[in-house]
Amino acid sequence: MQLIEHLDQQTRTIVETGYREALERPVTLRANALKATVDDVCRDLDARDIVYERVPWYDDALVVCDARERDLWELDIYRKGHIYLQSLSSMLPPLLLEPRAGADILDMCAAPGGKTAQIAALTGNAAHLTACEMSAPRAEKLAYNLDKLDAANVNVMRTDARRLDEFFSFDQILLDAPCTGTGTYRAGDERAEKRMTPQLLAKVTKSQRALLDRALTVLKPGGTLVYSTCSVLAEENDDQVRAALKRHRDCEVAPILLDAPTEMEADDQPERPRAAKDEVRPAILANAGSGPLRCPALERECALAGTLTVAPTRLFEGFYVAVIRKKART
Ligand SMILES: C[S@@+](CC[C@H](N)C(=O)[O-])C[C@H]1O[C@@H](n2cnc3c(N)ncnc32)[C@H](O)[C@@H]1O
Repeated sequence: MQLIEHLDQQTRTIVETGYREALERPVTLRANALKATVDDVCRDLDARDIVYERVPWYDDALVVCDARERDLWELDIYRKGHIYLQSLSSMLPPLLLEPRAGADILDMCAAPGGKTAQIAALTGNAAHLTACEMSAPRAEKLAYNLDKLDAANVNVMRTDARRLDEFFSFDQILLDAPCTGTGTYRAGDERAEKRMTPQLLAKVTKSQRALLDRALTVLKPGGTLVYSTCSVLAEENDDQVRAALKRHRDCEVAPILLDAPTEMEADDQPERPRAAKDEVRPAILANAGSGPLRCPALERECALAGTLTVAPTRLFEGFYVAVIRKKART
């Protein structure tokens, strides 16, 4: 695929291997805690002899081993919104946002709404959510999904988030940006390959830059932004974040840790007060860095420290997540 031709050989091999493995990617789902517990969902799948695996880093996530998407569409638990089909990678940004009850939260590019609904579920509908979507038909789909999944307390705005009034301000923001989608490619998909051109890359990077600027403007001091894409290209990921941090000197990367710190790590900087050390560890996903359902980080020398590029594999789409914090005013 043209857009990955400039990657270094090692990265390209990993990505191309992932594209082939993606042909065997199992369906994954999130139990919608607003309507059912994961145990309810497991009981239902058990009763239908549908085999699944639990995901050690997220209780509500299941990997379905022997059913296709269209098999699940037929189930009552799907029709009633007890489950939402969602890739494992795309469950990471809401988890890393660590949404808080009572917070004002903006989801800037929200349709079809999987992550908005996940944020609502993580807070038990107790956050004040604003979900923006520029495209009218996609905003309709977003509203439909939020209703189906019982996500309440969400103000859907059909608007271009690059033009959000600076009068708004939010404690937490998810910017799941429009992107080339190089992380979601599956080997042999000619239609996708035709779409993923340098022209598309130029268009989305321009939009990502403007969206990031607006996000960091409407983020409150002390607030957190999660920036994500389903691309593995640095131009859409680390390069964007690096450049945004240069334009917004009051913002910094809050490092993502996939494992809870070991005792040794926790004690490795005795001179730093405990609270300050915790402050740069906002996003711990215990068990995500090890075990059979380990989140496969794509390690690259040029990576911006503390950000996460997920390599495409059989289980995971290629994905990128960075957590950015705006420093509190002193
Ligand atoms: C990657 S998708 C978002 C997926 C969504 N977060 C989810 O989990 O279901 C990006 C979405 O952003 C929308 N979009 C693109 N540019 C936008 C803009 N400037 N303002 C608002 N929405 C935008 C697209 O129409 C698309 O629906």
